[in-house]
Amino acid sequence: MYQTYPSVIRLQIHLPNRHQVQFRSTDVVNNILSNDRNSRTMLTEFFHCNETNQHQMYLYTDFPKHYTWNSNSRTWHKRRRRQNVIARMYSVHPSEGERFYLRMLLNHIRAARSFEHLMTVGNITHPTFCSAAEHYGLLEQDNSLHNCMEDAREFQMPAALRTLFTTILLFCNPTNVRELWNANYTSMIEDYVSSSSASDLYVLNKLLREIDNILQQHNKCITQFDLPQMSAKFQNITNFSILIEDELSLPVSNTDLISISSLNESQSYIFHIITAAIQQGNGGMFFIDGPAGTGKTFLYKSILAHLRKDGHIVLATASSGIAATLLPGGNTAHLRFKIPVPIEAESYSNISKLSALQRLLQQCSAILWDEAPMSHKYIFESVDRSIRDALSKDLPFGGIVLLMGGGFRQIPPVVINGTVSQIINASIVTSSLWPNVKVLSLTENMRALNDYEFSKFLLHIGNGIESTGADDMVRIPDSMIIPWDGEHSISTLISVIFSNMTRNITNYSYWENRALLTPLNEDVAHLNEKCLTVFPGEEITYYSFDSVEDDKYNIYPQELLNNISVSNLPPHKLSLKRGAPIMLLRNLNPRIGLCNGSRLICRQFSRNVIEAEILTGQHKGKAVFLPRIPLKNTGDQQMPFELTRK
Ligand SMILES: Nc1ncnc2c1ncn2[C@@H]1O[C@H](COP(=O)(O)OP(=O)(O)OP(=O)(O)O)[C@@H](O)[C@H]1O
Repeated sequence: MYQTYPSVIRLQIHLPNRHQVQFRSTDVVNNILSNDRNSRTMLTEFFHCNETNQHQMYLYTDFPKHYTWNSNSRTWHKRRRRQNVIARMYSVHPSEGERFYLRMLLNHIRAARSFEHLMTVGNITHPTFCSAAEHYGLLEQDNSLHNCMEDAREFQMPAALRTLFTTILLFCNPTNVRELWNANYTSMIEDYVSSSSASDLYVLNKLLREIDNILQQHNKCITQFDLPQMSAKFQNITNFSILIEDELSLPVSNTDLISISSLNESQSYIFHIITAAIQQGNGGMFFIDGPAGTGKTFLYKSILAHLRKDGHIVLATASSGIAATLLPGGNTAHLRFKIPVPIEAESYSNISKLSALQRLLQQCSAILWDEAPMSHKYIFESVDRSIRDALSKDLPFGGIVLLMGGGFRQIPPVVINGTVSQIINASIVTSSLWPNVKVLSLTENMRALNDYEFSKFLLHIGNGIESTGADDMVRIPDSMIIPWDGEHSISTLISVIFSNMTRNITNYSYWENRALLTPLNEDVAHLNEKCLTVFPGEEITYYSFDSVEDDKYNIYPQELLNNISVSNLPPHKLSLKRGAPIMLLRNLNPRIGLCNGSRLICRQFSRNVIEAEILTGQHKGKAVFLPRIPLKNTGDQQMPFELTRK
């Protein structure tokens, strides 16, 4: 290790007065104890230094970057030059109890001034490091799911509570479902009871049916959980007609109906082609090719409203959850058609004969599939095969009109570590179904009507005809750029995008219409931190609980797991403020607008649950609860273990 660069410094960690002291066998015990030097350790001197320099906000492990340890005087001295060093606390096994929790606190609390300071949360000094760590939210409570429901009950929103209960069933692996049910039943039915004079049995079945309805979207059903049985009458309704009932009861928006009269020429042409195909009843496959902003969603909504008003069932789906939330009654194609993951060339969707989904497809006039170019061709082929099979009709999509849409200039199918040719080969245009697809085009950018230069530039990029320089680089026009002039340019960027932020805290459309996008997690974290500092209000911090399965010998210390940043997991430390916008990273329930990419506004925080309000799409304004959910870093071949972050 001699001359290793950067040098690695081992930091002492010990409980109060439990540090090691060196002495000679001839030394007198009283002298050893009274010698001030013997009471000084790296840790106690770190506390001392923070006490005397209260502006410092270092973690123990950051400290050696700024201070150097003199083992003769047993004191820290400020470094004259900044040096790249790595500091690690000695590892401590969880079975060591208090020392393990002390280490956990030191890894999270900045500028600790004493052992007592570490044990103090708010105004309360806890008797143990364990209790302090628990109150800092660093330790998972034994009863966390019960506590989560209990926290949510305080808000008295039964509909959101029912969804939360289902989210817990689906994503949080509860061990005692019946106990959770019993504790929350009364709160979940509060609005049912007050809205009707229904009998207890009716109310019970209504709740079970609502929960089952959500579970079914995730290929689960109520009988898989330890819950009361639904009575046979209700079960039949659930099994056979619930999906049809659901579709037929979707509200038709007047605005979308009125929009039909303002469709532009190409939108109008497509509208008539599609509605005519449905009237004729001969099926057909169509693809609306439209670059971003050309009014595809506007057109879909008009078509959906027109057909649904006439009693047609049109299944609105999209390749991504976020696109699905923009469509009335939208769902992801994966959940709607029970598409298997991963998909293979010969896969079938799980649409069995005599199932509720098969009955729904029998009644269905059309399928709308937005962002189709993002999906692998195997997905379409498997849905096509399965619908033909389920309806016993050897016509594309069993004779149901399929209306796909999207832009080939946007995201292609994801092929992990795929070459360009593999990605192209995954596209729907190479599918055997594609020759039967009629392509309809939209070209006028309706979003940027007043910004011709921008829409032209965007289209040129998408079409690959914008001139390029060295390394195929495109030059972005100066009018769209905030020049890089050092770190403070980031603050300029934030103040330009979020100008007048404090005056617009409660203005929905302000938050809906602006965002900072960046491809790397690291930059996301950096920007989030900066934005949150500018955002008014008190900061709340949540820490994830990270674990590795079967790590009996604690090979992977907590701070290693906590510092892992991978693309599909949120960070270990999540700082939020009331009123701040957030983005969800999982498809929890696309039908109610909770999917990967949904944007929400934080409303209230409790230890185990966040209350938030959906910011965009069809479910804008809806209140929801977000519990802690265990997420795994599946599919990351770079890591030798599977990390679970809760
Ligand atoms: N015929 C129209 N009349 C008035 N406004 C329209 C019309 N068509 C589209 N718009 C408006 O133009 C904007 C862009 O439309 P829309 O979101 O439907 O485009 P898109 O093709 O779905 O975009 P993207 O691919 O980015 O999702 C929206 O604000 C929409 O309301």
